[in-house]
Amino acid sequence: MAQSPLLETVAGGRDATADPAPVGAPPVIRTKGLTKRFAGGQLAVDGLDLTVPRGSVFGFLGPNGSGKTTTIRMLMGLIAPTSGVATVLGAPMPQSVGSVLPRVGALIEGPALYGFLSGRDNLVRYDAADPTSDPRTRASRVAQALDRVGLSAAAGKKARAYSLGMKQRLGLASALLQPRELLVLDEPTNGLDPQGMREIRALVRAVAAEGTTVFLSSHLLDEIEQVCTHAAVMSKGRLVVQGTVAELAARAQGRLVVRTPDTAEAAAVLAGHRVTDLRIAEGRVDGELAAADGAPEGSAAAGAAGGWDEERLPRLCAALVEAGVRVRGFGVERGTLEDAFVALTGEGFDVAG
Ligand SMILES: Nc1ncnc2c1ncn2[C@@H]1O[C@H](COP(=O)(O)OP(=O)(O)OP(=O)(O)O)[C@@H](O)[C@H]1O
Repeated sequence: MAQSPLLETVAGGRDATADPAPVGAPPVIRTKGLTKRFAGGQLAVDGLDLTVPRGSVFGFLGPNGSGKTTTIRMLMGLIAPTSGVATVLGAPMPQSVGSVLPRVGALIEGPALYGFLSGRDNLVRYDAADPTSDPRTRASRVAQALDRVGLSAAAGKKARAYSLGMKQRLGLASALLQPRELLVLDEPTNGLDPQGMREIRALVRAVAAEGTTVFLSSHLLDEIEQVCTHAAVMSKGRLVVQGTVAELAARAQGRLVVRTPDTAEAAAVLAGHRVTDLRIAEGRVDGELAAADGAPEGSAAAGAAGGWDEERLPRLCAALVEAGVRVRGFGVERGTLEDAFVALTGEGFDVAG
């Protein structure tokens, strides 16, 4: 994916599989100074300026307690902000809940399901409670939504017999009973096994490919990288950064890892080749490929994301071998969310739970 400028406000980072939104299309979500202080004095969201481009799959990333759910609840008009403004689909929230929410599919804090009803009957009941839905098309829309999430075969089963992944998919089906301009999902893969996660992600991609903007919260960088075009990172109620995922990922990747019994020698060689932030552990040295070694300043090589070009890794490996380091493993390890977060904030990322 091409690099795009940080803090961009129009859909520029969308991948080639979907139509880009028109440049300059008004954002689907915009907040200015959005703040929530709870009655107990807890400042959950602090001066948030968020811009979600139309057509994006927007990842809202941050550790537990960073204010993601509180933000989503304000966006959906479930709670009022203490100060600041939020507009969703061009209208102020919470003042416009009546006109905005019918255009939004939302899955917040897990689906509310009746265990004694079948999956199908849960959707029928949910749809019947929506004053904007057409009862004449209900049965076909329910069937379509079940098909969409792969639950047609299990539609007659009681929801309490569903696995967590099936419940989550049923929740998504409820958000997809009508065409939506915006889908808001709070930690949609939380608690799912890898297969369940893959299914939800595939569904998110499919919905996005049809032109629905998707806003999803997560504490998993992997997830954001796999499905999102844009992301914002939250920490302690504040926005740390927002932009395209390509930009965010570039900050998180690029740690060189060398596995060797000769750690001190390896570290010395790497230090001589401008590998920085070296960390030595048992049988392993890793470091930041922050600046290209010997590449002229401003050259393509020096400017490559993460500071390394294609030739740099073979060069580093050869230098290690020439210095007599017994190289047992050599490569660039993808950064974790923690690396990204630490790089962005200088703080640790405490993912509880
Ligand atoms: N109703 C409430 N009253 C008081 N404090 C609250 C309330 N809801 C949330 N908080 C606090 O606000 C902060 C942000 O919580 P929030 O749930 O928005 O974070 P989050 O990023 O969604 O985390 P999680 O992934 O755990 O839901 C936390 O410190 C939380 O304890």
